[in-house]
Amino acid sequence: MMEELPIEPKGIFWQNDFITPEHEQRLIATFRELKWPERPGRISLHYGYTFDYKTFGLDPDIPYKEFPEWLQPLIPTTESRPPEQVCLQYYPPGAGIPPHTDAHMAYDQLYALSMGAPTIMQFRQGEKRKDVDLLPRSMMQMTGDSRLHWTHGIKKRKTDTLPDGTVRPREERWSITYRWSREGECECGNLEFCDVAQRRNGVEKEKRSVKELSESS
Ligand SMILES: O=C(O)CCC(=O)C(=O)O
Ligand SMILES: [Fe+2]
Repeated sequence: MMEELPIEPKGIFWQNDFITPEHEQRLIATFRELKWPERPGRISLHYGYTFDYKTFGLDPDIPYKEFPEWLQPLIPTTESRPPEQVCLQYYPPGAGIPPHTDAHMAYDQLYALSMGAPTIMQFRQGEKRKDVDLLPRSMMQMTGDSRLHWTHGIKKRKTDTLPDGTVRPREERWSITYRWSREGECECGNLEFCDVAQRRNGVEKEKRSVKELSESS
């Protein structure tokens, strides 16, 4: 069962042991056999619709890819339909992902399953920081504040220092991120993080400057 973590940011739901260690080992063996892009750092493979790194939404030009057999039992069943977009990601030791908020315009629900080595994910808002240890086999859902009003990222570094001072080397990690398309527009209005709010604000600014121009001429 997914349970909310009692921390700030609010809205992180969590389930330990979403899969068994044996299942995890079989999956990792399967992942190693896949054909991956050949480049250093974090690499990903896409299922369902393809993530578009230009728009941060779904790529309209790439046809839908059926979920492979290994993926089917890993799809969260807590939403009313399967996700439109799934990314399998591989993080070599030390790799990270820059702090970001997943696009509000394109996506609604967001889940991530961790496999392999644990890593620290850092949530940030202004001066606030919160580290969350992404344990292997755990499923995380980001909703509310954690999804919309904080960024999350994984630092590019060779070790993580745990709250008790233990220095833990980074090892290979895999994650599966699941994204559900948003129906309707995000109404959160956060100009710092929301691409819908930014677009609307841009449109407003444009209208204003056209008006100012026409009035000043
Ligand atoms: O690897 C993860 O667990 C999360 C990655 C992430 O934040 C993303 O793909 O948007
Ligand atoms: Fe993300």
